[in-house]
Amino acid sequence: METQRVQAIAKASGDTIPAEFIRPETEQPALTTFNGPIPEVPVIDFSNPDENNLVSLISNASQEWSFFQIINHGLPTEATKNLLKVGREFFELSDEEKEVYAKVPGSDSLEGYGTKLQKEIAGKKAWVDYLFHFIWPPSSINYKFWPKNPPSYREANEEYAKCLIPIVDKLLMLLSLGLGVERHVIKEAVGGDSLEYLLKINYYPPCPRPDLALGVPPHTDMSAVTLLVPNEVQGLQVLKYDRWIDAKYITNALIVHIGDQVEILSNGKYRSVLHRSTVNKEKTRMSWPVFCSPPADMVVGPLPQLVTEENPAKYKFKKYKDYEYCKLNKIPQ
Ligand SMILES: O=C(O)CCC(=O)C(=O)O
Ligand SMILES: [Fe+2]
Repeated sequence: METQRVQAIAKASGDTIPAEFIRPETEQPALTTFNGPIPEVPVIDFSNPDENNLVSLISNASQEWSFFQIINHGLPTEATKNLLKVGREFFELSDEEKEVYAKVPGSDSLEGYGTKLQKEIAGKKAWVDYLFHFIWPPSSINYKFWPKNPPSYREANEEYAKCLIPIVDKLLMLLSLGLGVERHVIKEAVGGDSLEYLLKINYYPPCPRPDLALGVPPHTDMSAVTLLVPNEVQGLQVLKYDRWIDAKYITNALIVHIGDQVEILSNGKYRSVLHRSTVNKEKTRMSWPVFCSPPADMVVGPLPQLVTEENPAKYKFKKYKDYEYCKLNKIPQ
């Protein structure tokens, strides 16, 4: 039998949700979201012409938060608007039309339309459907997973990928300088121009009990870095000072997550960010993270420049595909 999508479950729900969507109390948003005065997630002006200053802002935010928003990043508003529009239109298609792109059961690839990613504790389910496919470089793209409808889907996604490249390059450059290594070092260590951009579209239908359910449960991204745009419905939270705090929605900002591969390369100086997403009672929330990750066979480990006798390597060297396999199957790294 076909897996039931959350979109269909949401349509059929009255004011309750099936038991498998009710999180344990330690995870329920109503009990665990912090709502008091707390420092705001850093917002960084990416057009700052003072490079040294920008390096220290990015480096501090990466060390203290592992998470920040960038503004004035140069991504054309039109490109983002179109990406969001075609993604939303895809999820508004009939179930049959969407199922054409379903993830191949049992395949190693993340690509395709689906409902479940990581194995979850106690069989709990996440209130989200998603679509995954590569958008860059061209050699990584499998158009089989790119919706043909709406017809402008392909053009909008290609344009967005192209606009994102200089921003990712600049970010990796600033992160390198923040570690005191040369500007090209992190990019090369994650594959250079073979760095892969995997787009995920998260679709969180309205949920009758947003106090009890979660969208994506707590996790760190296994990417090097993730750049995300949400729709206007707030829901992304990060763990800071042991509390879950909301990332405020800022129009036209790009949200940056430090992922596991940068944590490994930096030998722990930058940590990957623990985050989760909540859902909304009336509104559909959507988000478009792009996971920038090394190619499958690339071996990633702490940068030799950062490993000394006083600061020995804290992480193993591992092929990215092996890292991914362990992470998805909850096998200790
Ligand atoms: O929807 C969000 O804002 C976050 C989603 C996320 O963390 C993920 O898909 O990895
Ligand atoms: Fe994530």
